[in-house]
Amino acid sequence: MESLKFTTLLPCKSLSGNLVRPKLINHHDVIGQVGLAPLWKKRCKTEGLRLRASLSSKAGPQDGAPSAVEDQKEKENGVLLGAERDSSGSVIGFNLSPPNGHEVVIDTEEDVTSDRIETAEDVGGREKPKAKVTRSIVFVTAEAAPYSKTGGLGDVCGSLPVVLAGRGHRVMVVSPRYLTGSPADKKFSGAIDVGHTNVICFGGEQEVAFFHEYREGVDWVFVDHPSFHRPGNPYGDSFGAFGDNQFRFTLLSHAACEAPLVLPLGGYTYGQNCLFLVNDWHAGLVPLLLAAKYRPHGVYTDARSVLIIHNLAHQGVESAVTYKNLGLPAEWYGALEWVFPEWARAHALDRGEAVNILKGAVVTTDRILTVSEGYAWEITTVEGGYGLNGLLSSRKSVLNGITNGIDVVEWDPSSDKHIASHYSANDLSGKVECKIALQKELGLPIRPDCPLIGFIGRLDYQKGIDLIQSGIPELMSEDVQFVMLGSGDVQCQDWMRLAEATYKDKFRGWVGFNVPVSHRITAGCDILLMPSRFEPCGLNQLYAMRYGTIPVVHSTGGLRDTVVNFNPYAEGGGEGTGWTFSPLTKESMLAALRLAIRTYKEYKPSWDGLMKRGMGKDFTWESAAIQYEQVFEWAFIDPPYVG
Ligand SMILES: Nc1ncnc2c1ncn2[C@@H]1O[C@H](COP(=O)(O)OP(=O)(O)O[C@H]2O[C@H](CO)[C@@H](O)[C@H](O)[C@H]2O)[C@@H](O)[C@H]1O
Repeated sequence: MESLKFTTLLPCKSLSGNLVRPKLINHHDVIGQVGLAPLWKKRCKTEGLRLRASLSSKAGPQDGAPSAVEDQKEKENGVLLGAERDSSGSVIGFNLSPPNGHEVVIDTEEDVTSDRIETAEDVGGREKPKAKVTRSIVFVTAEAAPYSKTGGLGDVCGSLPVVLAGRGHRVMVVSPRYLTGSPADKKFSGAIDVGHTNVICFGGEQEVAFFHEYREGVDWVFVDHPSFHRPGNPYGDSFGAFGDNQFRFTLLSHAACEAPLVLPLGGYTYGQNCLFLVNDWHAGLVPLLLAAKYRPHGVYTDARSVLIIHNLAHQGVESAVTYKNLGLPAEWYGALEWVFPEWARAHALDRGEAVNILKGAVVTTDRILTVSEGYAWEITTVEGGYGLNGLLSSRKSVLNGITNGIDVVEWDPSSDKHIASHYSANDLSGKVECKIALQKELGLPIRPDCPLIGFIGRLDYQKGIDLIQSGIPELMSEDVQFVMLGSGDVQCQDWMRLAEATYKDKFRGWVGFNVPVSHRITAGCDILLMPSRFEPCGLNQLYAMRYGTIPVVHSTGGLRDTVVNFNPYAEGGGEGTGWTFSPLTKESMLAALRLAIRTYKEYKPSWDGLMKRGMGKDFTWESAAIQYEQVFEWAFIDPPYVG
């Protein structure tokens, strides 16, 4: 394959993303070939789209050594400082809290693939609203439900593509083909091998294969490589985050850039004039590759990218020496350059130099979206910006927030196959049956009148688990029951087991990741507690409202945007859909919970009003999709980022 040789002017970016100086580069060997499309097409023609049973065993580097700063922890001003690794294994430099501990293996015993109902038929004769302008859209994501999911990213990338396809767009979702050796692998059984290609990174050619399934109007494309085949969740296992996550997600980004050029899905490639939706840091190399690898060669000159930030706390930060592995020209180092503050460095000689993939994406993407308006503002502040606030502020003109929708087919109390009894806003009688069934399942005393409070989510710092822990002794002195479903921090899991033993008749902790149980808790509880420290959008409060379960949430990010605080004195018998509390303290959380408990017990008409208002809200993706389309149009009005 011919290696391209050229000389061009490329810019260099400062930490803030501003242009520093143009550099003369000569990178004939740096990025290798661009656009494997012609060769691929030739291959498809001559060989047909053959199914391949085996893959090249060119695996990437094995678990890399942790950066020198990782182990450094020092006490300063009473705060535990030190570089932390996020759940995907990258260093988070600006988080002053202690590390979260280990990841746990996802435990999805029950099949979630079959949960999916084909909606195309559901809408049957009804006319579906279509987009005014339709595009070729390529989602790039580490998770897409039901194939892979550890949280809200999987939900969004499993449902928004279907809605956009329904509106007339051509939609491809590119994510890894995770095989864990568990029954969950059968989720990928509908995807067939449609060929393979080589991408250049980590010191050579890496062979990846593409698997494809066309479902619900969407081309689901799975990138296959041995590094995606191992037990655990997409980011780690019970021993912690995988050490080669930078390699695995570099592969994903490179492969995703090739997919629209090389895969003749349904007979035609998506081509160059497409729109990449880049989800979180795992896909963050995509806008960099467009700008640094493809556009200088006249490829993807009309494509655009939109970076969607689901969680700014995870940025894909690794030691600076890893830059050479990313498959980018040396001259683009400045776009990813990241320097830790002195306090976060390991020793006097440590210069704190790192590469930050999300930062590079923020610099080079055409537009930036977050998953709520509140969070779009928060990430431009020192408190919520995780060190990127300055850069994000400088890109405010292309930064928007759109509140997530939910999959209203999967999450529908009138048809949910996981719950004991169906119900709706018009007939709520099934809800108490769900509660009784949940109490039975959990071995709690069966008490339909006792307020049942639930929590569902990752057991980590973001979700405010520490607040629950400190509030539980007081809460357990009330006449309530409490159930927690979660996985993550090992100490939290142990604490849940201990709390269950201590409050036998009142508390249940379900350790693990279990989608059907999450549905049953959402339906069976009266109150859903979300004391999140920050919450870009949050989906559980939306699911809760749809199921007549009243959210009690910290007033932050998307929680503040979506939950309206209850006002019993408003005309017409009250208004609001839940309780929002602030500041984030045990006292204000307990005060909000006590208000909710009292309202549940003593003011049934108010409670019914809260339930019905929540259930009547429109959380469908349709309205969000229209806003997304507006952002797509803005992305195409401006010229693409070329550096
Ligand atoms: N143990 C368990 N068993 C079964 N299901 C479990 C579970 N733990 C969590 N889940 C499920 O995972 C999803 C969590 O979604 P969230 O949006 O609340 O948070 P997350 O932080 O993962 O997402 C990030 O991305 C999303 C999407 O943009 C943002 O809404 C959010 O604020 C941001 O932090 C929900 O579907 C929930 O039911």
